[in-house]
Amino acid sequence: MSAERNVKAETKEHTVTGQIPWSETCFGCNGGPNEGVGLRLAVTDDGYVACRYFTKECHQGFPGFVHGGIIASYFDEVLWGQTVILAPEASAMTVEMNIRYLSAVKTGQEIRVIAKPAKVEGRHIYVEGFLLLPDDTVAVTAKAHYITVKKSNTLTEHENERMKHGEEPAYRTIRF
Ligand SMILES: CCCCCCCCCCCCCCCC(=O)SCCNC(=O)CCNC(=O)[C@H](O)C(C)(C)COP(=O)(O)OP(=O)(O)OC[C@H]1O[C@@H](n2cnc3c(N)ncnc32)[C@H](O)[C@@H]1OP(=O)(O)O
Repeated sequence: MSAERNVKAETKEHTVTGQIPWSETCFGCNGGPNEGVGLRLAVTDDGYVACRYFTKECHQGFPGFVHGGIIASYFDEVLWGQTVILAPEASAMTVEMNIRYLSAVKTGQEIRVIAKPAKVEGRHIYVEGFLLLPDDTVAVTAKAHYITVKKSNTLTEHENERMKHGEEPAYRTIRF
């Protein structure tokens, strides 16, 4: 994905085939009225993880714009979704993430955040993604590096119980 500013993505409709499980205790997936980001991650038939998301007023930094740290959270969550597809027997933690903020993201609008199919090398998973504004401008790009951790690790041993699995995706297609 280009690092140039004001580039519009060439988009097409992708079919949603499932949803990544989510956890009530995770800041990224928790959908509380204010504090949580509340992302729901769709899986597409061609191997992307993607979400449509309405940016929250309470997540602003500069007035009217989403805080950069919150945007980093969008990517940490959506890119992490690829690790669930690739390593369902494990859980993966972020060890590095690089973000390019190309255009400011307004609060109170629907954006799309997309994770491309990932590259795996042993325990290392590398994922790239991008954020689209409503007019298809590529506003942010990101690259992250995850390391798989066995589910017996004390960090993750209780998480399966807290994951939700049941919901149907809220939409059948997503354009990106
Ligand atoms: C469906 C199931 C769900 C279940 C669960 C649900 C939970 C509900 C949803 C949660 C969704 C969360 C989505 C957001 C994800 C986060 O926010 S994660 C939080 C931020 N990240 C961290 O705190 C990670 C900190 N790092 C660590 O704790 C440890 O490095 C790890 C990842 C546990 C690995 O430790 P370790 O197993 O002892 O392995 P270690 O030998 O240290 O390193 C392994 C490899 O990683 C490399 N490495 C480690 N750190 C780095 C680094 N910073 N840079 C580059 N390489 C590194 C090492 O060099 C080594 O490489 P190799 O020699 O194998 O080539």
